[in-house]
Amino acid sequence: MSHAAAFPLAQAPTGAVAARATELSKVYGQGETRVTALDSVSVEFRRGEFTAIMGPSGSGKSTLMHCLAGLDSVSSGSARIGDVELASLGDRQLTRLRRDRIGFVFQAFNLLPTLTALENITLPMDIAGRKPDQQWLDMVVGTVGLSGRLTHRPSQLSGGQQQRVAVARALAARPEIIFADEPTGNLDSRSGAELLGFLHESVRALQQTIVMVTHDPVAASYADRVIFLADGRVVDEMREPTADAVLDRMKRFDAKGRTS
Ligand SMILES: Nc1ncnc2c1ncn2[C@@H]1O[C@H](COP(=O)(O)OP(=O)(O)OP(=O)(O)O)[C@@H](O)[C@H]1O
Repeated sequence: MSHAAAFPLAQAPTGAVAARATELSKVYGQGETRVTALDSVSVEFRRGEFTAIMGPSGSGKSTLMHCLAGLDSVSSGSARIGDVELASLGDRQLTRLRRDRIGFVFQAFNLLPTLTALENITLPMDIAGRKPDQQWLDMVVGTVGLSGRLTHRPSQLSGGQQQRVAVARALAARPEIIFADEPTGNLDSRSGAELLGFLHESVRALQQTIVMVTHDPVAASYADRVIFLADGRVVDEMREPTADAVLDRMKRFDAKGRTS
């Protein structure tokens, strides 16, 4: 069943740009400790698209995600969410934008230990003073397989279940874009596959927009496209990736040096 009709995402049409980096550079430190983590990166993430970001360790994947999500400042160039230039926002506006328009799934799940699974899932909406759409919430909770666990606290859940709470939390508020950093990093392969299948489905049927950093070619194969970074630059892009094709591309980084 398609959920698109029942749960239209109203914010912007599919195909509109959900996030964009334009000649974005990020430099950490100065003098001998200076590191150019991102070197004039230009890339777009369209609404209703699932993009994986891959590349060798230290290539700038997390930095790109953090700059686009307003968690880190840019040194030059621009990062936008929709039409909003993040550098033009003050701290409070930035906090509000992250709260209202962006969902996050990090490897450290950042669940609050004193709250139940359900309270963790609805926390961002509670803080924003928004009432969850019960029908939508039920669907998200059911799809991530948490229906019988909603009154449990994080310490009473397995790592995989905690990760699913974190994903449900990101999806429940129906943000314009979800940034996920190694969302399957702590899961066994079966739980990981379930989670990725769910993310894929939320993009296909619900026009959710997802940007996911991963090292795993199998995880990347669930995306619509893969962006490859090396030494802080976008060096390649692959549409309709397969795990084998992604693995082959990653091997070329190892075999021929980082920018091959
Ligand atoms: N806060 C920081 N201060 C100084 N240098 C940093 C900081 N954060 C990242 N870097 C450097 O910027 C570069 C890019 O780091 P980033 O974490 O974005 O890479 P990555 O591709 O996500 O790596 P990994 O796959 O290992 O997680 C690296 O050389 C890293 O050492």
